[in-house]
Amino acid sequence: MPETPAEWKGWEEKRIQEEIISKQGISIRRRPPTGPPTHACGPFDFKLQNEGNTPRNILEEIVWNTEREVTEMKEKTPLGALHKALPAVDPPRDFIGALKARKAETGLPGLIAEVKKASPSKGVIQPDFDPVRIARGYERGGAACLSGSFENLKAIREAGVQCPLLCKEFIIDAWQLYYARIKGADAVLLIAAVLPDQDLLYMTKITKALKMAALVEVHNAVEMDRVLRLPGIQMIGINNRNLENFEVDITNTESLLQGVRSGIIREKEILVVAESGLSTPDDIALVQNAGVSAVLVGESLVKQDDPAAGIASLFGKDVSRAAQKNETIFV
Ligand SMILES: O=P(O)(O)OC[C@@H](O)[C@@H](O)c1c[nH]c2ccccc12
Repeated sequence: MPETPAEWKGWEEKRIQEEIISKQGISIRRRPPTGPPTHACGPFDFKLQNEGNTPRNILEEIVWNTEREVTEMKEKTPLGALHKALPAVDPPRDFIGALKARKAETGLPGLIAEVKKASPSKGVIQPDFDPVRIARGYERGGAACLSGSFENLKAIREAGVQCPLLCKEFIIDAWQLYYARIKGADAVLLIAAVLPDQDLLYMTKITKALKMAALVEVHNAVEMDRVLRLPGIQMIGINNRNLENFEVDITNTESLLQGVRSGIIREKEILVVAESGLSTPDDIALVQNAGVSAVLVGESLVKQDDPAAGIASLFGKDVSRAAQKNETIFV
């Protein structure tokens, strides 16, 4: 128990914070991977392996590692340096506009195609990984937008790819939003399972100030209802993958769009994106009928050697811009 007034104050603040987090259904604790201090015990120091310093699930482990990485990155490139670099970066592209435009052209959900070599659940998916080759293939195949990590975004943009880019990193600190923009991001992913309402609000504001779009990701009803209550949300991603155990259920999209929620979404003109586990035209039809305007697809595309052909088999038809042009000529 706390003893001094300062300890009491810290204890009280932590308790309030924990209460907010549990009310919002957030199961991720923000604690550095070093855990609690070591205990002095005779000639040895030891760390207790307990609830406090052992991550309880995969997402928590990722977030703890991210905290450490971000601390290091911030030391190397402080916020002031990012601010200075901002004016030299190409202005952001219209991420939401590109998704809507592709949907209007093809009659199918706009595609955000993910450039990734590996996933936390499956390990390496594409051993012959060349982010620029894959990004060019996606663009040729008809993707509206692309998604990738900090490392890949810059290379993709510098190679002349035109599609708007989503930064798909675990964002836990506003510093990462500036860094994403410097790397050429036009949109960022904000995960409701990691960020309490206050952080979501603050980060969506900064994202807007940087003229980027925010894809706010939810994976259960509690998170969906939290996000629907927040002002200023333009795009929601429904993840079919449970980030605590990585199980995929593509009917999650449909379940979370039932009842009053679809009315609120329509009223607020929120664009909904179905994420994860999609690989066939039937999967696409399922989420489209549930009401989504866009899909975020990684693994099923990236594991194929020809990414453009992968997109055609995902949708069951050629959705490339070239095919679209031909159709208009022949109509
Ligand atoms: O590779 P898939 O099953 O098509 O999924 C893509 C994307 O939805 C997934 O990578 C993703 C979306 N949000 C996340 C958060 C953490 C880890 C992974 C994700």
